[in-house]
Amino acid sequence: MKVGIVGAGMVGSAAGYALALRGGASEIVLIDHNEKLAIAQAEDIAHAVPFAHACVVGAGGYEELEGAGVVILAAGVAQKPGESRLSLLSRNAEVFSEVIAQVRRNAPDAILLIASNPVDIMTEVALRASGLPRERVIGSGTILDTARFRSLLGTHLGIAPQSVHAYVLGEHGDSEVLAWSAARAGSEPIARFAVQVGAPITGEIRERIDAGVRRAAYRIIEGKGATWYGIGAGLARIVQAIRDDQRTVLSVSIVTPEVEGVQDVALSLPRIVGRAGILTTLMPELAEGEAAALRASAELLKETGAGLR
Ligand SMILES: NC(=O)C1=CN([C@@H]2O[C@H](COP(=O)(O)OP(=O)(O)OC[C@H]3O[C@@H](n4cnc5c(N)ncnc54)[C@H](O)[C@@H]3O)[C@@H](O)[C@H]2O)C=CC1
Ligand SMILES: CC(=O)C(=O)O
Repeated sequence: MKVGIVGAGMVGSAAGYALALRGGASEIVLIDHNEKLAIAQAEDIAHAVPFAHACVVGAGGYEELEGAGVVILAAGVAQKPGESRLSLLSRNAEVFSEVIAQVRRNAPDAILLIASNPVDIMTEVALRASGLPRERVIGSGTILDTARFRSLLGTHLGIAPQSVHAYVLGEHGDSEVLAWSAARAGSEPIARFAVQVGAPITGEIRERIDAGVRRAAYRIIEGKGATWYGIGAGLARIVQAIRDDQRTVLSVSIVTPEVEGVQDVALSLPRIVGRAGILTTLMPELAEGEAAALRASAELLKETGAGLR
């Protein structure tokens, strides 16, 4: 499958690199208004292909998107140290007003995969600008936060993160909700598993893991200016679920008819991802406090998005 990537900065190039290493695309096209950057990133990624899977990597104009099955949108500005994701909204909405029209003209059948922040509201912006059905405009949402949650839980429990089944819901941002009550390790509820391996989840551990997930972007941006490896791998994972019709359950964002009483809001829930995009949305059973936090997250996103309507 041909995959287009608009925005060849840190996130777009990391997604291209991860796709090349995973064998997630037969062709990758990078587009950026900085053409020299797109060409250089494509050339660099192409040099990894002989160590990975067959894939043609190139750069070009929007016309090169013809035939793409998925187009990743990673164009726009990123957070500076201390800045929140929501503060990027007006600048990136302006970028999308230009980019989406070009993508739709040249790749009318492509699923749009949104990475630019604030990713939930950018997903709503992309849905409105594209006129596509909601299941074909997918935000990476909390795929990255969920990976961070599984990784920290796995480290605490001394097991592989692949054996931890836990989701972060709601906004990809400060109001996100770690669904502790639905978390499992193996097939055991997480608290029971933790006791059995001698690593109980105390209030202090919970707070440390919550901050480790919720504040990860701020910490990494403080240290190296941006985040890219985690999200690059997450975007490649979503593309593969679509390309191979895997029907994988991933926490991603689409405009959702109703969440905790809030209508038509883009946020993350566990969703089944396959060739047609989002096939089904799952509503996990949540503890009372988690459901209230999810409602607050949905309300925040709804209000913030309303400023653009
Ligand atoms: N969804 C997630 O989990 C994550 C999202 N992000 C977001 O991804 C976005 C990109 O971040 P980075 O790659 O670090 O930024 P970057 O600054 O390295 O790359 C952005 C690229 O977009 C290009 N661009 C800007 N306007 C454009 C336009 N109109 N048309 C074509 N290209 C255009 C720029 O030339 C630049 O190369 C940011 O909004 C960032 O906040 C970053 C990390 C994780
Ligand atoms: C920057 C960002 O959204 C993240 O790393 O979570």
